[in-house]
Amino acid sequence: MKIVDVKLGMLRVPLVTPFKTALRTVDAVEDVVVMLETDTGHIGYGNAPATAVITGDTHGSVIEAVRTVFTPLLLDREVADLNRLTRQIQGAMINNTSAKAAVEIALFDLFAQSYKTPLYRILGGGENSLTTDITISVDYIEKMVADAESAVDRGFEILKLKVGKDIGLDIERIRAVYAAVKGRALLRLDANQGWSPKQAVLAIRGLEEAGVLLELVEQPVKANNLEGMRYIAERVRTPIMADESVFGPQEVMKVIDQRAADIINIKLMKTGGISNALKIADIAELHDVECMVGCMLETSIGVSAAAHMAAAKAPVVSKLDLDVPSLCQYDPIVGGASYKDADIILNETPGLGIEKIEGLQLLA
Ligand SMILES: C[C@H](N)C(=O)N[C@@H](CCC(=O)O)C(=O)O
Ligand SMILES: [Mg+2]
Repeated sequence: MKIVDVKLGMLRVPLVTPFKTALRTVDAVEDVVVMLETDTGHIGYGNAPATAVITGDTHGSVIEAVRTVFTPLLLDREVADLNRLTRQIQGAMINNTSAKAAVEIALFDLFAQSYKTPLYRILGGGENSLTTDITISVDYIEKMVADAESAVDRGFEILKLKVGKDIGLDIERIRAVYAAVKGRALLRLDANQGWSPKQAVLAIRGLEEAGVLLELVEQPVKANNLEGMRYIAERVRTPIMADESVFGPQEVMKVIDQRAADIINIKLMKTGGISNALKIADIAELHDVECMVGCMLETSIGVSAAAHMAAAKAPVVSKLDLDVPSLCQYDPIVGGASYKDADIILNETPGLGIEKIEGLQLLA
């Protein structure tokens, strides 16, 4: 199976409610979609969102990278040469992790299709049924409480509260949501780098002393402040998770070495795709460090690729934050994994199992 064409498209899906974090507010998912076509008539799909505040990637940078760097590298190449291809994709340019991820996801999709096997089975197998949390955007307190209650009514048992805008108000937000859903849902927090190390310790200790049980706190301080992450991790009982602080395997080794976090959030858009995500899970497993598999605000192409990878890497991947299909007004991807509130069922069809994409705007 040889790659004979690389096509690009744009896909936009409106959200049910605006997605608000300490870093940005958006009201739709908008991705560059990569399609790798083969001489056998197969298509491998990948996607890349423009999460410039985290990865530095924009739609323009993704399109340019795919066109000028990855397309020449992929054309006329055998899909069966997967490992050599992924090494070349990773080495062809620095950064640009979302573009690399889109291309790698499409390539792994084709690789699994070439064996007529679902992606998670090609990656080593596992359970085809997974459970995700859902994100509650940072907002005024009554809205967060209402969103949390409606998520619990939909069956979500883990809520990821976005905080990091204002520490005083954040504590009120957390206490209010905790009181509203106590005993019905577990809370994890994501400050998206919005706190200082001292603020984080005071806030988390205060919540611990007040009996507010938190599963974990994700990325409390700036991505590059590993000392700050360690400062917090050493002073609180609640586990601290690194998200923006870790992109590839090198950063994971540094975080583990410096004891800067208890848990690692693996996202394909940070790792540059599946090959590095697998390495990170293996490194973490060797060091007895748990992982979560998360996603950016991206379409279910990438979310599904992450879910397949997560299934194959259980139990070191013990947590999921793959909620975007539940945040969207509809899913334009036909075929593939299915999403129903907290439940994700992986496809048993080859690769990612994508049959078609509705509303895709092909780029010339
Ligand atoms: C969508 C997911 N639940 C999430 O919160 N992901 C990121 C932020 C993604 C974005 O801004 O697109 C995270 O920080 O964990
Ligand atoms: Mg995060």
